[in-house]
Amino acid sequence: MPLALDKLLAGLNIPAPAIELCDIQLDTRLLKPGSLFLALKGHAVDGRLFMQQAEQQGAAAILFDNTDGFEPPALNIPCIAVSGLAEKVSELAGLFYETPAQKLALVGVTGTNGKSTCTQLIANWAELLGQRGGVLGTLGNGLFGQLRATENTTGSAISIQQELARFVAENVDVAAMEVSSHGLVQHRVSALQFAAAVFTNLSRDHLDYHHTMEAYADAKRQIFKQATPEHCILNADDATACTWLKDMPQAVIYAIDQRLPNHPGPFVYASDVKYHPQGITISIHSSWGDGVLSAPLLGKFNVSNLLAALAVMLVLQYDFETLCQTASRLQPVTGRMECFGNQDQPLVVVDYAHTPDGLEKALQAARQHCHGRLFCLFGCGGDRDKGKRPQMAAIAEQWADTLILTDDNPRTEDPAAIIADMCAGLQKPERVHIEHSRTEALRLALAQAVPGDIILLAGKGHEDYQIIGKEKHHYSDRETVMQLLGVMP
Ligand SMILES: CC(=O)N[C@H]1[C@@H](OP(=O)(O)OP(=O)(O)OC[C@H]2O[C@@H](n3ccc(=O)[nH]c3=O)[C@H](O)[C@@H]2O)O[C@H](CO)[C@@H](O)[C@@H]1O[C@H](C)C(=O)N[C@@H](C)C(=O)N[C@H](CCC(=O)O)C(=O)O
Ligand SMILES: Nc1ncnc2c1ncn2[C@@H]1O[C@H](COP(=O)(O)OP(=O)(O)OP(=O)(O)O)[C@@H](O)[C@H]1O
Ligand SMILES: N[C@H](CCC[C@H](N)C(=O)O)C(=O)O
Ligand SMILES: [Mg+2]
Repeated sequence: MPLALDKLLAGLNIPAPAIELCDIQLDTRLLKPGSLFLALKGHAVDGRLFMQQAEQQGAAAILFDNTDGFEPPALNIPCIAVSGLAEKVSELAGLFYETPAQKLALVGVTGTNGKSTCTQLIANWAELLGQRGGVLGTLGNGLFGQLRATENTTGSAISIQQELARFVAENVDVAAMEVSSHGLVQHRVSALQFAAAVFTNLSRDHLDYHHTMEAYADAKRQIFKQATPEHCILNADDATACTWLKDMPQAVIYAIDQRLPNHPGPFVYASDVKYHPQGITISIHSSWGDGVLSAPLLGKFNVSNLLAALAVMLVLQYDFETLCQTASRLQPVTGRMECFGNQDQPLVVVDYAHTPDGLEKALQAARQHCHGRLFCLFGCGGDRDKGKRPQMAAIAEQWADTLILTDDNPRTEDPAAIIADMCAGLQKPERVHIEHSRTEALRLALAQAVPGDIILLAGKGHEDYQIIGKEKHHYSDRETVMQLLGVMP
């Protein structure tokens, strides 16, 4: 770096003048003098309408998409038409940043649920094995444990290459990235050479964008088709994955309590799963060997996430025995079934479940580990879907022994009215405790709970605020739990 325009476009067989470029940008709001501006038609606005503005801001040159016959304005800097430009941004940015994906082991994880968890587990495991692990995803981008917040789960085609180049400079060995369905259909990862690509599962989500489940599934499947990954890893417990596997005999599969005798490719199977208060213990039967591993994670869905991460580490050629031994030192993901408390205390679990389905899964997961009473403490957000309030209360009443309703970002609504909406879903409203302050609600639960009990604190996860009216007040379930228990996570 810096790379001249002619060299950059030579890769696409497009002749261009030798102009030095300081960077590449999709957005005039990020443009610097000397940038190459890529003008694309977007979902909300047509980026080609900003070409004049880009020139005024000092852009060195512009590439614009002319697939639809767009006529550019007359400008005094080079403006080069590129058909299908959106599909080429990943490749162009890759060339500009010297194909960073090839200088580390890049792992892409897609699926409706489990992306953040799997990517964090992969980077965490790499660190435990003395390597450097990086993460790109919902909780941020950066070295494991040092994430910088991001707007999207999957960044733009340019920012991904830029982040990967940063990882290369930081000597990252394994970069685990969440790949959203939006990212796939918008070609944000199209030129990335994945060492391994994982599909976790498919369930209803994002239909506002994809319209049908078929289109949503096709979007996810692109991860295996765009730039063919070296290793494809699929969850054989997922019905959609099973339909794809018929055409993917070489794929690595993982599954819990079932075997797919007709699949010829490598496998990682879990059996004899034990759910105990500190986590899970699993027997592994795999193409790389058999063994037992324990991890401080809760719930069946985390067994699945752990298998996905294990399969990734195995295809990256990390040693099976060492992986089994180090699993016990993996960390739960911030605010996702995250456990607090020592053996003389009740276990407090902080989770981000904030939908009826999510809450039910989290309660089921907690129940699998609970030898005593299960407490559930949660609220519903104000100025958000009111229909879920009675449903979530009904689910919590069904699964928990003791239910405490509290506030969760009431925003501009009356907190008492939100709780009244929730109570409408209860069979026995007289049995529920209502305590608007989350801190006091947790104090109430802790006063009743004994070691062996589990208190599930749902809805806020990693959030560090409580929104009251239009104001954000600092509040964190994680900090409150640690303070009241007097422990570290
Ligand atoms: C609807 C959608 O997905 N939009 C994404 C898309 O933007 P776009 O290209 O359509 O942008 P646009 O706003 O129409 O603008 C068109 C062009 O004009 C440019 N522009 C615009 C304004 C200006 O002043 N100057 C300028 O140059 C823009 O940079 C853009 O190149 O491409 C951008 C770059 O990659 C994304 O940041 C942007 O994500 C928006 C912010 C978004 O909210 N996306 C969500 C739906 C999303 O992607 N979610 C997924 C999944 C999350 C999950 O699983 O829950 C994610 O990966 O985050
Ligand atoms: N493999 C899984 N299957 C089903 N549910 C899961 C799985 N893993 C996690 N979950 C549930 O989904 C929630 C979100 O998990 P996670 O953040 O790992 O998913 P994600 O795919 O990154 O989601 P997002 O779309 O928000 O990026 C967790 O709080 C948990 O309750
Ligand atoms: N980020 C999502 C989920 C937040 C969950 C819960 N904490 C709430 O505020 O409803 C939202 O704002 O809808
Ligand atoms: Mg995520």
